[in-house]
Amino acid sequence: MLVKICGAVSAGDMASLDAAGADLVGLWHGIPGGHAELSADELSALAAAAHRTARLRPVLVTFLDDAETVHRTMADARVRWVQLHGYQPPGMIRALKAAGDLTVIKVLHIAADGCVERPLIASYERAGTDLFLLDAVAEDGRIGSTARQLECAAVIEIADRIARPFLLAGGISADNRAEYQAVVEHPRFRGIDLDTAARDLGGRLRADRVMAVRRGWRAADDSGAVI
Ligand SMILES: O=C(O)c1ccccc1N[C@@H]1O[C@H](COP(=O)(O)O)[C@@H](O)[C@H]1O
Repeated sequence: MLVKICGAVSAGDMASLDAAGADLVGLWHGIPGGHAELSADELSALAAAAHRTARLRPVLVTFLDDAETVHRTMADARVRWVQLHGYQPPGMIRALKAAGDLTVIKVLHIAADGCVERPLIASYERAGTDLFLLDAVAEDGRIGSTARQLECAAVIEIADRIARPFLLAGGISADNRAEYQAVVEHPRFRGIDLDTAARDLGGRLRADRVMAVRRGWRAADDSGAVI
């Protein structure tokens, strides 16, 4: 099972996540006003720091919706994974997949009345999405780091419709794995992604919090296979 932690901003964060055994680290670029937004140079430096660790893979997390810009940013920063966290259309994924050997994670946003992208799921798959990420939308429409948990049934309803593997996000913590037993057992479940529960009250990423979440979610015989 993969564990992805979002929003590293320093070499110290990278060292903490590596020590805590995280698999994927989200690096923000193109998240206007985001508390962990990185310049292109900072993105490159942190991606290089991730590559120097034993297991951390850097993932560009972005709201950007121009394939050429995203591809250039990834090439410059030597990042091969991207998480499209906005409402980017399927054509953007097709363009990114055609541009190079990239792993594309498309977020599916789940609101109180269902999955916003539901009519587009098949198009996202045909476009070449490698992995979906199921995340919550806040009551006011905010997306990303909502700390809002998804209902297990709502996750399963989408998991049963998709043909690609998925990660689960939205208020994941050390204590709530039991609420998602059916998700964990789903054949397309590949792991978890979190932000809020990995941080202390000052907003800093903490290795002990990440380790607690891993302990709470990871099976002892886990292979850590990717996709
Ligand atoms: O972490 C953020 O603030 C963020 C901002 C913009 C896009 C994505 C963001 N992170 C994603 O938020 C969820 C987890 O949030 P939480 O654990 O519920 O706080 C996850 O998908 C992150 O990749």
